Amino acid sequence: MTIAPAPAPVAAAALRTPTDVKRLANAFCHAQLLLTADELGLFADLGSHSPSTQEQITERLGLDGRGTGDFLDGLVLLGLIELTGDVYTLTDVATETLVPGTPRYIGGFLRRASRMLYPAWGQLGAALRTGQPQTAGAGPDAFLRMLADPAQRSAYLTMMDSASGLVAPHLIRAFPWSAYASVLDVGGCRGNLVGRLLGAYPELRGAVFDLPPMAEPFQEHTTALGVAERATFHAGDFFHEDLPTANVVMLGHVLHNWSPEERAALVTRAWAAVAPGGALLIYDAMLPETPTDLPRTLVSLNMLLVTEGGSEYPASHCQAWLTAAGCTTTEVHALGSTDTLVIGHKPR
Ligand SMILES: C[S@@+](CC[C@H](N)C(=O)[O-])C[C@H]1O[C@@H](n2cnc3c(N)ncnc32)[C@H](O)[C@@H]1O
Repeated sequence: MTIAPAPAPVAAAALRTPTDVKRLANAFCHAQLLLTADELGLFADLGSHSPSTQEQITERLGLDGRGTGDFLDGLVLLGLIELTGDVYTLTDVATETLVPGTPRYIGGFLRRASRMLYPAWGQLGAALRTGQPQTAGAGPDAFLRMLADPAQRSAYLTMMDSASGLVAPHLIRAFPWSAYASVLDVGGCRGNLVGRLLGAYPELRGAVFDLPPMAEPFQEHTTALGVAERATFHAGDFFHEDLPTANVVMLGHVLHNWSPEERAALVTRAWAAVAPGGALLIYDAMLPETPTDLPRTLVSLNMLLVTEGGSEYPASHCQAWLTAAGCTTTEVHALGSTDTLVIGHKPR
């Protein structure tokens, strides 16, 4: 077994003075400047009307005008927009990630942070006292209920595309895909990741196993990505129905939604679907063995707040579930800075 090298610590800035602690207490203000600018449509607006004066922005966004100057100054100081003379433009990173329609757009993340996570974090104490999620949609059949509501479904699909779009370039590089004929993405949503893999590997065939309401978005999305002819959708419940066999089976951003017992069961089911000579690829924002990565610790607390039994977990736990399923050879790799990939190889 390969054990992942200890990652460099990713922590908040060192706290030394009372002012540092006060700044930390108000850190939510930084997030709200970004999330509110997105909700108001500022980044989309400046993406197509740049440069603009404060008066032009106030008018186009339908704002009152009171507070707009401070709001824009705050965004300048956060590095999201720039002020030159009396006109505002987007910074490079904002242009790249916050303007709808750009390849690295993360609007789905922002909507989830603003509408779901921000209110839920206000209930962190309740979650810690009760062990219960703090979002309206959590609980049994949470995914099915969310997918039945068109507005929630659309927001969820965009958010998942943001997540898999960030992982895709790393995953494409991290594994020798050309040595394999087929891939099955278990919980693969509307096929964004499979679509990107098929785009990079013209010989590869791909499939997604997901809940029945995902069938239509899958057809639409894989058609839009130009890979529909090599992509198949299998509808079902991955806890109760057998998974179709493939050379490579993936479980990405899936295990963290479930309790440790459910994760072990899913790994066993996914391992059974791997063809001889194939591999099972599992990725999540896995936790380092010692608490050295604040962003991943926060992702794990997100799972406390939005799921019944979920959390992030160390790669060693994932390797143990693979071993229990019958896998004897595992590898651990970093997948960019945000995710860890565990690979289990099946002998021929
Ligand atoms: C967090 S998303 C992961 C999406 C994608 N794999 C990624 O990396 O971004 C979890 C996916 O699991 C699917 N899912 C949840 N419960 C399921 C079940 N019981 N059977 C099949 N799919 C399920 C959801 O519909 C959703 O697409």
